[in-house]
Amino acid sequence: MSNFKIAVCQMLITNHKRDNLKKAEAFIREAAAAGSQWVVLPEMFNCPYDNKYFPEFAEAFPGATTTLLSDLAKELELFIIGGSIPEHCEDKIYNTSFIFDSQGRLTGKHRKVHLFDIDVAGGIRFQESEILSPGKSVTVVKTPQCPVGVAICYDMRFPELMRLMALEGAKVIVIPAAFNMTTGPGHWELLARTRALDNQVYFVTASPARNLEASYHAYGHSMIVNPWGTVVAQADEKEGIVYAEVDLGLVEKVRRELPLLMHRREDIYEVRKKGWEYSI
Ligand SMILES: O=C(O)CCC(=O)C(=O)O
Repeated sequence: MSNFKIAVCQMLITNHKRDNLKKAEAFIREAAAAGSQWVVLPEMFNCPYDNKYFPEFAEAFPGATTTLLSDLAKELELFIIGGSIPEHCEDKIYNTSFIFDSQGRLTGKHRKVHLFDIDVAGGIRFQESEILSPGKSVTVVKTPQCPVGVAICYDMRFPELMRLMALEGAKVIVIPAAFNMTTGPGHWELLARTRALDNQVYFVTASPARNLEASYHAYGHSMIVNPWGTVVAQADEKEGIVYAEVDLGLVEKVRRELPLLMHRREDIYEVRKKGWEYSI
């Protein structure tokens, strides 16, 4: 199959986990009813994006959030890239995306590799590493349609990680994310289009909707960019679902006509994976 429909759920996230899960369920059901085969949720979709909430909202696997996603994936026969949640494992908390196939099986997991520690004068200071631990995986998951690379938000700023996913076969890269009002306006679309072009993939970003009552104001603008670098669908800052048709024939066409991946000069430079852990 070379065409399939992807839905990106730009949810408004509140301080109440139960409400966030109900919202995710409603959006997933709506996306399924609209004929989507893949559904993507935003970064930290069950929890406000704020260090002070991560320990309280964190869950070990399996937990209420991942069980809900698994059950919905099975019932609706969908592939779900479950945004991310604070994951509790041993004595650590990770920012983790759990990925379920259409039989409800956990088929992949990505723990955010690059923690978001920035301090922009007059803008935003955020230090994920005060609470979260980093993952170590390059995550590429098989699906019936094509391999998909999954990474989280700040990870998309690192072209080496994105390139490794393309080299491992990803034709689509999905990024649950939550950019903000300091970096979002200038960097979000530019980065998504650049990564799509670099790697000749569909590049899919899923943000929460902007909640002005929250401490962190997400940029929104979830988008789907095709391998030619064209934005094929984009939200504004409000809640809603963005849909696009993914045409894998276009990935092949662009890679054939403009063979960037083949033209790499590995005799001069190399991007390679070093220490890493299995993603599930
Ligand atoms: O890179 C950015 O500007 C935003 C990153 C971010 O918000 C995150 O990693 O959660």
